[in-house]
Amino acid sequence: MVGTSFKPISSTHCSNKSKALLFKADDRSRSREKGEFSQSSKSSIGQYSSSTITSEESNIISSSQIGSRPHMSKDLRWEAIRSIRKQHRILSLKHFKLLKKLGCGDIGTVYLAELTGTNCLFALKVMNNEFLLSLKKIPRAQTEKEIMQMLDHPFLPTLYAYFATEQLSCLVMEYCPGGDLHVLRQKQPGRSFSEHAVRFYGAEVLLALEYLHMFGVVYRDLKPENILVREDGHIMLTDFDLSLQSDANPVLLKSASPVAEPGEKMSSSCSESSCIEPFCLNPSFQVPCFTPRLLSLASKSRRIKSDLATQNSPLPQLVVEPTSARSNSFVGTHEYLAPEIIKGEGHGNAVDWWTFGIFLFELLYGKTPFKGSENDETLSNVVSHSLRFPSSPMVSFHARDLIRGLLVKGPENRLGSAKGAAEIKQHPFFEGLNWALIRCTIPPEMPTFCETSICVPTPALQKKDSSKGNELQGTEDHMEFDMF
Ligand SMILES: Nc1ncnc2c1ncn2[C@@H]1O[C@H](COP(=O)(O)OP(=O)(O)OP(=O)(O)O)[C@@H](O)[C@H]1O
Repeated sequence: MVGTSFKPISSTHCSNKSKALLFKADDRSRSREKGEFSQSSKSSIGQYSSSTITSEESNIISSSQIGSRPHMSKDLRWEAIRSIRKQHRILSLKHFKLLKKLGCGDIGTVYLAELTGTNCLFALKVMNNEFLLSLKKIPRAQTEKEIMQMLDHPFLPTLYAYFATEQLSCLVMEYCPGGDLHVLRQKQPGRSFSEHAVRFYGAEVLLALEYLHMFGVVYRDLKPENILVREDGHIMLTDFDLSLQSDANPVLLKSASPVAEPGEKMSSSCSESSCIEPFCLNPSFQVPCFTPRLLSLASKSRRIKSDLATQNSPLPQLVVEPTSARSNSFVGTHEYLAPEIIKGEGHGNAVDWWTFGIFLFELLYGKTPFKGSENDETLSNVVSHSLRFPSSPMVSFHARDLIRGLLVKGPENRLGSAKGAAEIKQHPFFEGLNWALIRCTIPPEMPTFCETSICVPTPALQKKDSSKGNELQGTEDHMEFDMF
């Protein structure tokens, strides 16, 4: 490994130019330009604190939060982190050995890192506070951290820890070794996926988006580059710094009992009999798999559930997703931007259904539908060009019909905008798909390149000799990394 020392990550290490070079060099990702210009006095990334991230607020995700991640509760990485914390009181950068630079984003650099002496691998996102502050990117970093702290879903990353010093802020995340869907698409014959594969990846992404929406999060940056492939071939949706956190309330569409009226605001649920999502009120399908931390909603939900259990009436129909969330910010990636974002009309969660349409189109055809020769042309095409499907490859009617429904220019008429993901799940393209068990189905492809071993912490979690190899050197106040 080439060992070029550099000081804590600075703007020069993350400039667009160096980023582009970096991506070109390792061919891991494509650099698509992003827009992020606030068009209103309101923040582009929703609610956040503008305060600097300091060591005071730093710490690892608390054990109570750990306990609320049922799907990862057997994960040895938690134990490894807990053990280091027990020994050293706090977890910090010096406990990690940086093995490889995975990439550099707008707000930080991500490394493959081993928790020293544990064989446990993590993706470590390191952000320079001064750089964030000078480019007004602290809100983005804050949003990403806040959203990641809430997540407990098989298709979303686990945040194991967060810590910060005066100079650096670090997210310790689940590492995903299989590359991203953009790179994987390039390897397909004709550079496009089969419909079978698109159905699989599309369904997993849809579940991840639905889950985010239930937390009031509008993702806003869907593209193949942000979908990583896990060791087992299932997906992980990453990158939440452009997301919008909203406080929109769930809405009751259809009453289950004479008491509740249509349009009445109440706690969340959905009407799908096979729904495995949080707050699902169907007593026979309640799967305690995901437990979002919206406790007041959860307890209300439990109350309603028991009320329902005593009735033998049809289930209520609720929309738990923030269909009323609004933002006026110009965020996203040009080819993926929804018309309402480009026109600055204000947008809500329907932008995720637009991007979902572009995403399915790109996976199936190997290109996006409105791309122009310049970014401006792309934007103008999105707003004014009608959707056209290439004649090859051959794509089924159902797939095209779904994309057509998603790529409706007016968000109010777009598939998903009224009832959220449930509407999209019911489309014939997904017919016969077992949503509840998709995480157990065999993925269309297993990653060929797999660097990880299963995380097995050594019994004593001993610290290795840091004088060898490409270890992270120094104390936290003066950190140097090896550049690859
Ligand atoms: N958990 C992870 N496992 C493996 N690779 C990851 C992980 N998280 C990020 N990466 C990789 O690290 C690189 C940088 O990621 P990062 O999220 O910082 O930037 P980005 O995707 O370019 O987005 P943005 O600029 O909006 O932050 C990307 O190439 C990404 O694929």
